[in-house]
Amino acid sequence: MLHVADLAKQHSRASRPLFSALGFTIAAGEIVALVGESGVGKSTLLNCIAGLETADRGSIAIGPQALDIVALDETARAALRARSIGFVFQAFHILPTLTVAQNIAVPLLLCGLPAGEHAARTRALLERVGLASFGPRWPASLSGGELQRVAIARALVHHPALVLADEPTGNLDPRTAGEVLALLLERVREQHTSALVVTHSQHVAQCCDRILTLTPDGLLE
Ligand SMILES: Nc1ncnc2c1ncn2[C@@H]1O[C@H](COP(=O)(O)OP(=O)(O)OP(=O)(O)O)[C@@H](O)[C@H]1O
Repeated sequence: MLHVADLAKQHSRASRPLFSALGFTIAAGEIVALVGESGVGKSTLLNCIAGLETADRGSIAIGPQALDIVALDETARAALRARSIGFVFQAFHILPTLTVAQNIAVPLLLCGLPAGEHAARTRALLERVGLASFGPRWPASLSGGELQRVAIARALVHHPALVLADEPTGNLDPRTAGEVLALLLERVREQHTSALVVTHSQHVAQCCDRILTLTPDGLLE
């Protein structure tokens, strides 16, 4: 679950707020697209939800315990992010010096799951994204579509309450993009996770359960 209320943000040298009094809720298992013109503040909103940027006002409650990431200190914010959020980025962000399996296990390390459970969890997610035999391989030997499947596995391996995806298919050819999007939506629904997907693609937006449009005047449903 994600519940955003009365959220405001202005960058330090900007002449006006990017947004003020934003509010919306994403239920568990619901996938919401966030669209809007370039520069309107979508990535900033995503960063505020992830606790990577601080909002000026408002609250962002995440997960079944509805912990407000705005109100937490840096350490607690990092812990909530590690435990409750999975990320999928356009540029994959897969670490080249770790194997595929080690990349997928990173969130398990960060949220402190006992090491003995990492291999089974990682194997299960690799199977769910159709890459069962890919664990020992190096990222450099994978295609863009395969790398984004790895990113999806990594985003979900710790069973987060929320997945944040920023242009998850932006770097892929249309056919691969369709396959990767379908996989992301299937896996998110299967785990009953909430998801917010930033996209410029009408097609991606229409595959989600709901579309939020960020405008300079606020959010439109
Ligand atoms: N740290 C910062 N300091 C000052 N201004 C910033 C900062 N980060 C972003 N901005 C500005 O805030 C505005 C919103 O940026 P943001 O990246 O959130 O937009 P966006 O909607 O995600 O755009 P795009 O669709 O092009 O990725 C832009 O004008 C950007 O230049």
